[in-house]
Amino acid sequence: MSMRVTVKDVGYQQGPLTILKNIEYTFSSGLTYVIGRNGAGKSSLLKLLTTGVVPSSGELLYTQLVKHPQQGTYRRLLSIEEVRRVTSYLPQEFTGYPEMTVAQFLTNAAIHKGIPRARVKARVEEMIAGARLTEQSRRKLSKLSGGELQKVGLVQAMIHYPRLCILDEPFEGLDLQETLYFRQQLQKLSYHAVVIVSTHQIEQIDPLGDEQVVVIKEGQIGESGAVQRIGDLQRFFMV
Ligand SMILES: Nc1ncnc2c1ncn2[C@@H]1O[C@H](COP(=O)(O)OP(=O)(O)OP(=O)(O)O)[C@@H](O)[C@H]1O
Repeated sequence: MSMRVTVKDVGYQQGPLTILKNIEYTFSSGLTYVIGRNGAGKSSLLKLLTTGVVPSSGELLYTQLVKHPQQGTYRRLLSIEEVRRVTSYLPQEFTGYPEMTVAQFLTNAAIHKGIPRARVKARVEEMIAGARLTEQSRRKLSKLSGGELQKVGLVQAMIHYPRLCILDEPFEGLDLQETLYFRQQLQKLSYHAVVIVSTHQIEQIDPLGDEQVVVIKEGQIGESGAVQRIGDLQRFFMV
């Protein structure tokens, strides 16, 4: 069930302020980085993609590839409810439930996100170990360091194999080894999912990777394409 998000001439205003305009792009299976300077509009675009906020103009269409024995293969338009069921989101300021422990929070997330009960414990343990959170698993979220909390946020966004995974600055606060681990996990997830990651840490994007890049500049898409084709990303941050 390959998913696709088509953004059609989307604009987003807050009062008199134009935050995004003429956004036209199709997000397909795979990992797409949304990059741009501070204030360019990355977070706003991600929030629109989560369906959490609605565009001021234009539309976002979410479709899924369906194989039908009689009608053949076609793209079916998903309802908002269907989209939300298969979407996960890591906001820029992730807090979770501060009074829950890491294990409680992730167990709760796994259950709510539809992992079959019998598989919840194993999946939570696997993710905690992979993220190197075993020592912190009985600690409350309110007692974690920024980087530890960020890892919990990342794990909750990936735990149920979402079809659409939207992450706002997910590598913030992580060390190099942790970044590499989560980047690899996101790459694996992206074989079967649309994974969209905003970042200003462009040095963490593999210049030889297969990922796509969308450059946001002053609320518009400046350039987009495969990382290898776009080449030096640093130039988008020069004056
Ligand atoms: N609710 C809002 N009301 C007014 N202005 C807003 C609102 N949300 C965002 N903005 C403004 O819109 C612009 C884009 O913000 P956004 O957070 O999308 O950018 P960003 O690229 O994610 O930036 P950063 O990397 O600093 O988080 C900024 O100038 C911001 O101040």
